[in-house]
Amino acid sequence: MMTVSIVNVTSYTGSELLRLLAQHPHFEVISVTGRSTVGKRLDEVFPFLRAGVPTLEGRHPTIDPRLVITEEPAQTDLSFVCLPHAAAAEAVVKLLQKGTKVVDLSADFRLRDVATYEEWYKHTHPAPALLETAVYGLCEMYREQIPHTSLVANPGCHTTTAILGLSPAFAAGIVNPDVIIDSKTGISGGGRNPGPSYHFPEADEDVSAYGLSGHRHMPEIAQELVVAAQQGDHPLATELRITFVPHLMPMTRGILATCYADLKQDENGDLPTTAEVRALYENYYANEPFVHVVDQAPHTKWTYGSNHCFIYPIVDQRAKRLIIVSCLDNLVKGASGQAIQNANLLYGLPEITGLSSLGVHP
Ligand SMILES: NC(=O)C1=CN([C@@H]2O[C@H](COP(=O)(O)OP(=O)(O)OC[C@H]3O[C@@H](n4cnc5c(N)ncnc54)[C@H](OP(=O)(O)O)[C@@H]3O)[C@@H](O)[C@H]2O)C=CC1
Ligand SMILES: CC(=O)N[C@@H](CCC(=O)OP(=O)(O)O)C(=O)O
Repeated sequence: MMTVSIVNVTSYTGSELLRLLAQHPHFEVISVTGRSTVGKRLDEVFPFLRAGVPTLEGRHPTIDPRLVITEEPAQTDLSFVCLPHAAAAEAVVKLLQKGTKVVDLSADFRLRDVATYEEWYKHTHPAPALLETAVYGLCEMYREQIPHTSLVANPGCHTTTAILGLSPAFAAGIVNPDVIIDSKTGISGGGRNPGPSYHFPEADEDVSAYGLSGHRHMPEIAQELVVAAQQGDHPLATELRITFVPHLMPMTRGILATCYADLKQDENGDLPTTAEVRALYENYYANEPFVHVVDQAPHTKWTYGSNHCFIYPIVDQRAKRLIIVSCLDNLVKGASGQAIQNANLLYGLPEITGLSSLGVHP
């Protein structure tokens, strides 16, 4: 058993970690922190925990619903940090000083270039020296490096969806470095603190685009597509252009990104067929437990509550474009499930440990 703390358990990603870790055989949650909820028991703040956390005979329970929320985390082997950016970095520094391994769910250590971080996040980075040691926690790309770090920068939700969808095409060098990503998100992506646009009467039966003047996930997507192209031995010859537009949808969970990229023609002016591109994608993800290349446009509902991502590539021969539809649950593969996948790698456990749920249907 490894001991675990969840810093800012009262966030959506924190409560999702509780739900998922209740099924985990090796991580025991012994410490949870909050801000306005300090002194309360977990099951007071999250009444769904009043059901208790039943376990099979002989199996140690990994969460005690009566655990009291504290201001600071206790000493543990591992910590999941679920704070907003900037506050997260400060907590991470203290945890690393105590020898705790950290999976940080915020954006603080995802961008490798401090100037890019400060441009997009509009504040001075609280711990720039750690950017060198942090490993970007997209397991499908960095599973060799993750076990050797103490700080995993868990990727963003829109970002994971888009990178998983586009990286096989960039690695194979079949598209030009000019992409449009139309990404739709459920409202839990905005977190637990209500704002006017997330309020039920305004968000229900409504769809809206946001971040049109530039969203902070764009540089994160760009950073990793450049790496995917390099890993596939097709480094980009020109600067990558990305138009990324997120949309708020009247659903609780889910991200669906439709990505459009110009296909390169071969020396005869021909484009790859859909069958060829699908074979390339299937090969790229052949050994991935959580990424599935499918033969029809996927639905976010397929992923609800699970750590799975579904990807559908199709060639638009008329427009000479590759269209890729990619979807996942923002709170699972887009956040807490991916965080557990990373933690499994940190401790040499099979990546799927504790993450075997299928999506909820219907
Ligand atoms: N939601 C999502 O789908 C995803 C979120 N993330 C990232 O994960 C992290 C957590 O996000 P999420 O779960 O949405 O968080 P939430 O917005 O749900 O967190 C809300 C909680 O955070 C507490 N809080 C807010 N600011 C602070 C602060 N400065 N210090 C301490 N506590 C604070 C509030 O406590 P109080 O009650 O005291 O006000 C409240 O309980 C963020 O960095 C986010 O960007 C990443 C991927 C997906
Ligand atoms: C609906 C909504 O507002 N979603 C957030 C993304 C969720 C999130 O917090 O992701 P990161 O940690 O990767 O920034 C947004 O678009 O900014």
